Amino acid sequence: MEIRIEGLCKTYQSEGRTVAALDHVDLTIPANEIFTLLGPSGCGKTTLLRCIVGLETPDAGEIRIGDDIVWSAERRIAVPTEKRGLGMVFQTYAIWPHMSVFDNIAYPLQVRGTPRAQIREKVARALEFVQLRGVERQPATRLSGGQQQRVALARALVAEPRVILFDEPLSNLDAKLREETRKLLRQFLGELGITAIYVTHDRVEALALSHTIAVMQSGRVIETGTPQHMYFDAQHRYVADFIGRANQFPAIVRQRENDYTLARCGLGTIHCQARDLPEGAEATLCIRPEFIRITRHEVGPGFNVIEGTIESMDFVGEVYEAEIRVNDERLLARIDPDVKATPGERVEIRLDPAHCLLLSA
Ligand SMILES: Nc1ncnc2c1ncn2[C@@H]1O[C@H](COP(=O)(O)OP(=O)(O)OP(=O)(O)O)[C@@H](O)[C@H]1O
Repeated sequence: MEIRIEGLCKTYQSEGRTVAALDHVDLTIPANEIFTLLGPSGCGKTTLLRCIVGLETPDAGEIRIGDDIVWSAERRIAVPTEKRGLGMVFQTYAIWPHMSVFDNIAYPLQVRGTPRAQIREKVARALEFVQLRGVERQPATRLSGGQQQRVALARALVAEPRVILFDEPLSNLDAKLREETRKLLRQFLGELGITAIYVTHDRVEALALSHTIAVMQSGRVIETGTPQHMYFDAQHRYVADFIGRANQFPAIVRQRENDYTLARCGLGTIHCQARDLPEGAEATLCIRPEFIRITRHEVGPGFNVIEGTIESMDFVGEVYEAEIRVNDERLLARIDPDVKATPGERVEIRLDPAHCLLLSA
């Protein structure tokens, strides 16, 4: 089910100030995708989710779910939450401690007055789906955090919603469980083929889970795209920075040269991925640490081969994180452990031109 949001605004009054939690948000959430709202605390993710669900009343704009307008300021439409056909999974599992796993999952069906035989069948299917068969008679609180979150997912699923919404559902789990549950969730949602809107401030979660990511800042959607687009080809400095670690330098755009756009910055004149920016424009050169390589003079003269001094090398597991000084700038690089380099050493490095991005300043 596609969701379309147009011109959505929501302000709050807080301590005498007006806060624009949503500032003219336009968004199309494609059917049957995992669509993630990503951004720092306070950027408006939860407010947007709550407006879609109907727990919050926007000031202006329109929300459509499939062909139905569920909220419109202009047309004075406000479909109540329970009629929007949505399921929700929250950060706190919101399961009832005094009920068994079965009763927790069955609850939305019981409320609707679904016949008991049908409830048993549907709950059994949901339990199977979230891989929790065999624990249905246990008190829900006896399960681990990850299992409790799967109970919450099963409860959302039995109601057969048109869209399922997640608000930071994994943030209470420890790192290992978070990763496992994330993988299961992706698998479940992929098999279900349901539209899912997922709110997180965790970029790794967003990259690993989503078909599409929308990055938000101060109540606005800054950029939308696939995880690969957002990581490798973001158009906005803010997005490139938020979605992963990036070296960023102020730069002035120079001429085009074959397949590249040249830019002058503190590192020198750098060949960058071609961008349609006028010569002389101010821009930001952005390069991720994994696209910087110590070459040891093996490549000969080529694009973007520059010299620098290693300032520090920190072993962080699979790679070293090196800080390299080039002129007055510092570059963060991820270096293979088999490349031997020591602090103080003068080295030759190459910046992969295909991954030198010029972002408009
Ligand atoms: N009920 C409220 N009253 C006043 N201000 C609010 C209210 N709800 C949200 N806000 C403000 O609106 C802005 C957006 O909040 P929102 O909770 O949507 O952000 P978020 O991106 O979900 O943040 P978090 O990740 O911390 O939940 C913030 O500045 C917040 O302080």
